[in-house]
Amino acid sequence: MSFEDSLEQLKRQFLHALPDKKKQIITLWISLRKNWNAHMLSAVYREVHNLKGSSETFGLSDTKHIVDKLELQLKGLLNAPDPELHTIKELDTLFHQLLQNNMRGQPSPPVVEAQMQQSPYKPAKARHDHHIAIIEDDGNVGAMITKQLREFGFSVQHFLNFTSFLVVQNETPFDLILLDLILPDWTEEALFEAATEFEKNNTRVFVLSSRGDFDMRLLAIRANVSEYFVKPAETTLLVRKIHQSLKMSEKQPLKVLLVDDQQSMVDYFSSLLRSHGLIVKGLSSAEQVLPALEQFEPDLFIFDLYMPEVNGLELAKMIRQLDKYTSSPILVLSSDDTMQNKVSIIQAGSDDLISKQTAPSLFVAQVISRAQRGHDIRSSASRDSLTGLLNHTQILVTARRCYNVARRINSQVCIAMFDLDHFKKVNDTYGHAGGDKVLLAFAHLLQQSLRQTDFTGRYGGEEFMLVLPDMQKPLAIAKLNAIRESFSHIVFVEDGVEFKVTLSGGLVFSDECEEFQDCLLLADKHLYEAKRLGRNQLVFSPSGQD
Ligand SMILES: Nc1nc2c(ncn2[C@@H]2O[C@H](COP(=O)(O)OP(=O)(O)OP(=O)(O)O)[C@@H](O)[C@H]2O)c(=O)[nH]1
Repeated sequence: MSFEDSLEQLKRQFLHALPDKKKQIITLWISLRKNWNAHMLSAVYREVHNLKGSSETFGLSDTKHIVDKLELQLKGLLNAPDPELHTIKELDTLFHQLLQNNMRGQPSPPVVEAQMQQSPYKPAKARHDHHIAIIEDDGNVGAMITKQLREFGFSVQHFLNFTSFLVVQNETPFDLILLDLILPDWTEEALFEAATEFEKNNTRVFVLSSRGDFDMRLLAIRANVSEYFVKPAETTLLVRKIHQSLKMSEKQPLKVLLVDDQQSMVDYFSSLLRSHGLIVKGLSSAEQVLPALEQFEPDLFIFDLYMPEVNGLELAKMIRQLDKYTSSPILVLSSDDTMQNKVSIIQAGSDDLISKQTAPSLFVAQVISRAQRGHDIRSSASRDSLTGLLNHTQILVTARRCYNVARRINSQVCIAMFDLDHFKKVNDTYGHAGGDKVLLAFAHLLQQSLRQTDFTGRYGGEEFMLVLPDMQKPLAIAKLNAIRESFSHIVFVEDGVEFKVTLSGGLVFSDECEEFQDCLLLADKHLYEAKRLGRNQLVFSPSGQD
């Protein structure tokens, strides 16, 4: 169902329930008139306030007009012990108008804007689905780069001229092009023009040039190319840039937890955000928030300001007290977005107040930018700064969680400990920076080679932990062995000197150990054995070959 359809459906449901809702509020008002008390007054006020929010959201301008006045009058009474008679009469008139307005009040058309159709989050491609073209007329150079990039798990095709590349590109566009600027069949100017078009159409262009002068670089900047390399391009740097560039277009879907005591509002805002690719957990009771956090880790919280059992600010403070969410962005949703209210909400520790009347596109833009920030903060706290892989704590937590799930549902998870061989010698010979480059290259190789459902972490200096859930033993062994093999073929260059590095690994499968801790010990034991047997190999229990 499209977003407009589901919005229409929500609106129809709301309009269907509206007459009863109004009668319910008026019944409450009549009871209050008979027995004036603060508790009943605040209940009437809350119902009117909620109706105001919904009528704004669904564009019921007539209803909103009356409810605005009602809310203002009732608000003025909240702190007054006894209302004046003329105030009661004015309220009677307004409630009467509200009832009369039942059938007349036709909704104004929903605000659905063109850009609401477009989700900024394209579904992420599987890593090996990224296709890279190299257009390089020097056969040896092209073949060498192709070979190196394939070692990192990229799908690469080499073309000796631009025309043959275009034939393939027109059929199945590449995600990224490495473009030599001196080609036999096209001029530099024409190539830059083509590069501009590719970049416009979301195909990244990296220039490979023998010239690194200002004029040439300026032409490249004006053609909007993503990166510029002077030949010979260093493979590890090239890989890092490719990885960064391709990752930019496969952002993770952002997760939002939204709480509003009115189910119609939860449905409306959830539907709006979901239509833009966000994952939303909508709750109509504040008490459901803490249990929900056990399963759902949001990048952003959105709380309604006025709710019966707890207000949005109290809920925001509660969330901030949870260690994991201390820095998470929190937005408070309200119909009352006066400057004074905004200031007090920000002072109380929330990030901002967002009006229920905000145009959908602006609402979505605000939510996405804050959720993205929340996502970045949470992910940088859980990642190793050099490699970008999960840090020691996070990979351990993840491995334990996957182990527990596998045991519970009777599936299989493979946990592998990888350690680079003779790494001290690499550092001693090529310097710490040279060693860092190797670590980074290995991290890219892992990210490139594994599924998006696998996990990779930097366990210690040159030690890595891999977690492959739901994968049969022979397949896991073959996959990890292929990574070991590919890594051993990567040629590193430091000060003009070429060298290679190998790795050893210990593998364990969840059905081989009764406790998670036993798995770790066994993986370590296998790793030690791989080193003892001469390195550059993987060791696993004989049953691992089943
Ligand atoms: N460049 C770099 N080196 C690191 C980093 N963290 C740890 N190391 C180095 O990794 C090396 C690990 O050396 P050892 O534990 O002796 O092991 P090894 O030389 O790899 O020998 P084997 O594991 O037995 O094959 C040490 O020299 C550490 O300084 C890092 O972040 N960057």
